[in-house]
Amino acid sequence: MKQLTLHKAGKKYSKEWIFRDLSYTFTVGKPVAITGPNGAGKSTLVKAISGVIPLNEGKIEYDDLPEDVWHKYLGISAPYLELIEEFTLKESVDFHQKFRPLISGMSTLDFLEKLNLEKHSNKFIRDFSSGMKQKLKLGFAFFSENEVLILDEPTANIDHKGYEWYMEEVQKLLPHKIVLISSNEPKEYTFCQDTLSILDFKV
Ligand SMILES: Nc1ncnc2c1ncn2[C@@H]1O[C@H](COP(=O)(O)OP(=O)(O)OP(=O)(O)O)[C@@H](O)[C@H]1O
Repeated sequence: MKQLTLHKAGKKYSKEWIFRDLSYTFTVGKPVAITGPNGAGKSTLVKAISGVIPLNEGKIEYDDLPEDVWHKYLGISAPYLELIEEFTLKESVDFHQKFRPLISGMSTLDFLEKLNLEKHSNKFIRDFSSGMKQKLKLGFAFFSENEVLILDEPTANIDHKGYEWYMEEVQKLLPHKIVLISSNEPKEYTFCQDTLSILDFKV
């Protein structure tokens, strides 16, 4: 997939437009930071781009792919995506692979080692710290087959070592994917030369 395009996109809740008349093209190799203060509409925009919520105006195009296959191209890490608390880590990774394969040649053990979580493979997700959960969400997005990476608040809850891991891994993927980072924390998108500020698309 080469391009993801918004044409005059608009989303409102009751009478309030969260964004309107938003036209933008995201391309492979040009990561974009979606910025704006708390409540501006960053998550609303990435949910619309992910096909999770509908637009009120305009349209979104993933090359010329039909909407019902978009999800196959997406890797998403976001605060509102829940992990299954009743699974152990290993069960979680096995379950994930039933609908989304890990990148070619990566085994479950390789995945756990890549996240430095192999010691915790039999621990229940409900007993994970918030930083461990965040790392697992990022890992699923980074190391699964996908072409569009949407990262909403990617380094929330993770420590300095986790941040360095994030920066190293995400930058390896930039040349190959369409990458969107929704954030109000500049250090998590230092590699983005382009910024889409939601406040520019208020009515
Ligand atoms: N389901 C909903 N129904 C009504 N209003 C909503 C809904 N979801 C979000 N909103 C409103 O849309 C606006 C944008 O919220 P959103 O979560 O997209 O902001 P954000 O920029 O991601 O904020 P933050 O930086 O705090 O995560 C807020 O005013 C929020 O209350």
